[in-house]
Amino acid sequence: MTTVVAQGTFDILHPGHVHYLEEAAGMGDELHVIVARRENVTHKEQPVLSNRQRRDMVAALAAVTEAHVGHPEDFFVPIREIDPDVIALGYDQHHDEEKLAGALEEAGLDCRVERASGREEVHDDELLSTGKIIDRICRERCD
Ligand SMILES: Cc1cc2nc3c(=O)[nH]c(=O)nc-3n(C[C@H](O)[C@H](O)[C@H](O)COP(=O)(O)O)c2cc1C
Ligand SMILES: Nc1ncnc2c1ncn2[C@@H]1O[C@H](COP(=O)(O)OP(=O)(O)OP(=O)(O)O)[C@@H](O)[C@H]1O
Repeated sequence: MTTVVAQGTFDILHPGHVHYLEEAAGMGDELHVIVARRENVTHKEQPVLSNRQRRDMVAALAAVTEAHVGHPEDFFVPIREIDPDVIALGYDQHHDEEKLAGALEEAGLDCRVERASGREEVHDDELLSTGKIIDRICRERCD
């Protein structure tokens, strides 16, 4: 049984998220997703939707075995609980693969790190980013 972990913010789901989670699920038998806590999203605008709502929407996707709200401080707490064989990083995530692999090894966790691919725009007018969806809402629905 190969357990995979994916993680991210997942604020307003779109086909790019589905692509990432389906690819991550294909790396093993079970996919657990750690949803970042709002206060830990510091590299961009904080999510509009609550921790719980984002977790519940991710959990509803067919590729996902279980979704978890992340730990407030120590990112290795959920990792130790889930005990994955693979951590799948998203195509544009800022985490360094080698640094993460080194930190896992130091923590005594036997887990490899993979990088998922990005989804190209397949259909006309696809918005494959939560930020772009919010920008369009602001442009078209707000004064
Ligand atoms: C292995 C790993 C474990 C993580 N665990 C948590 C966690 O427990 N709690 C949390 O708030 N964020 C956690 N994160 C951070 C976020 O999921 C994510 O890296 C970031 O904040 C948002 O990424 P995004 O912009 O791609 O959505 C973890 C990240 C990694 C790589
Ligand atoms: N177009 C895409 N193709 C593949 N993976 C994606 C795509 N968009 C997001 N992801 C992945 O989904 C996970 C969660 O991403 P995140 O919640 O940051 O979405 P986002 O739409 O990129 O957000 P924002 O637009 O606010 O930066 C990350 O691992 C990210 O790499």
